[in-house]
Amino acid sequence: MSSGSSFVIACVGKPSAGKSSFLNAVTEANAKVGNFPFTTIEPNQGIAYYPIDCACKRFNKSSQCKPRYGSCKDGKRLIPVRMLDVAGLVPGASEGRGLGNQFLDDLRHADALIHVVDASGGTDENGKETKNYDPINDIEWLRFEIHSWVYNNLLKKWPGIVRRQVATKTSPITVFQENMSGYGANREIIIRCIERMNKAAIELDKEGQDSEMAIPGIIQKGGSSNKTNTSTSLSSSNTVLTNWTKKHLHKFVSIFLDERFPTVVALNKIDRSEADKNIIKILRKYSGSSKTDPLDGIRQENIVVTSALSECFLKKLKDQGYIKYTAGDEDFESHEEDPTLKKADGRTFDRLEEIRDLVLFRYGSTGVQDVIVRAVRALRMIPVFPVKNVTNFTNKSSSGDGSGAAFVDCVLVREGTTVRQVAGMVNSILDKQYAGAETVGGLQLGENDVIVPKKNDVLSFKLNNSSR
Ligand SMILES: Nc1nc2c(ncn2[C@@H]2O[C@H](COP(=O)(O)OP(=O)(O)OP(=O)(O)O)[C@@H](O)[C@H]2O)c(=O)[nH]1
Repeated sequence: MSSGSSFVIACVGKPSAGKSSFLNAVTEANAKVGNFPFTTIEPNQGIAYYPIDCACKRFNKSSQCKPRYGSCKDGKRLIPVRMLDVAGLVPGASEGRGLGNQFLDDLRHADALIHVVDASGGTDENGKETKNYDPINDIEWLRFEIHSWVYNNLLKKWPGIVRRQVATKTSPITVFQENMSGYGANREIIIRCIERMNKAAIELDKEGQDSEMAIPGIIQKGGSSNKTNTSTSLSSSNTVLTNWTKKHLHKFVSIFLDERFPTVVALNKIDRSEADKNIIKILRKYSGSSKTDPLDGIRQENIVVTSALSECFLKKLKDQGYIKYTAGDEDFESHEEDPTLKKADGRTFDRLEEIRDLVLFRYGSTGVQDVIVRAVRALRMIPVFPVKNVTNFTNKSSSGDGSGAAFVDCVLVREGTTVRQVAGMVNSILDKQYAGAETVGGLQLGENDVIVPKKNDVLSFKLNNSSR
């Protein structure tokens, strides 16, 4: 049975923003094969952990909870997630500058992005040391590069796409699926984009068409007059793509990027005093960004302040036995609080106190774990616990004495996933021989029932021809 997650979170950022430090802070350098469900880990990949409230706590089974992958302590379960380090982001990436093409190509493997930004303003757009650089530039510029990459490719192909669609009357879903699959987009993403685009088109229609925004090579149905009231909503007709202008393409690409690459911004280097004013400015700028307007692509809830370097330091001192500390904590214990810990020398002690004052007391944590949490949430993932026995939560089909390992498996699935879809993700035998499912209390589940946390997220499947 698989366990963990199949998605990838990519870490991006200009040189010297703190990307490597961030990855070191969140990933397990010594993660052993077997601790996570991924068969191969490439050199530019790492494993981070997503913390959840495990179902074991709810059912008083914490002492028996034995995750196949990751770990669980007192109901706090850590689920392995795959991280990807994507290098080569410099201005002009979409035009192939630097490692631009490689960078954009690598993005295809990512499901969500973490954009590490130097919030102290101490590095320019190329990562060179400077003073008073405005980090808002970096946030906007990443969106701009990715947007330009997708938009320019689509614009180039557009006349051909439209001609073919008019000739074949292919549905917009198929058209976009064919043309956006190169960016790793699946059918579900395209359907969500089209639903959102239909709403956006109503607004664009109200503005009327602007001949300057017409796409060369397309003869518009409504003629070439400046203002027409032809509908551009994709629900109205199959051939409506002829009426799309550059404005429509930009809007579609913005929506697409919002769905395809949900992004969390890590405002890094908050331990440096210069970061304060920039953080206030950035939070103010994005405070009004709503869930439905994808134009900026950044939502306030997806901006997190971090100090990757502080987390690396705390992690190292913990490993060396100087402090007690768990990622995400608002404080640590040192020799002064617990004499069984090693006593730090003067310099180390001062550095620890500095981290306490500048980062932990001021911001509540180093922020790095919160970034992982928000990235998984941005992907709208929820945990599901498939067990063989919904009475004792073990993987033994017979009731036995219930003393075995409980809640061995946990998968993260997208909100809206049905019981039947979970069966397909668990393993191929179950997918072929699915014969039903039940949850706690023997409650039978329908195959189209949607997974709801704490309601039917602990479930057992029945198989044809054999029992599970
Ligand atoms: N003060 C402070 N410095 C940091 C922080 N995170 C990283 N740095 C420093 O910033 C510099 C660049 O950090 P890296 O992690 O190497 O940055 P990078 O983005 O991986 O850089 P490239 O490898 O060039 O792409 C190093 O000197 C780090 O020690 C932080 O939270 N606070």
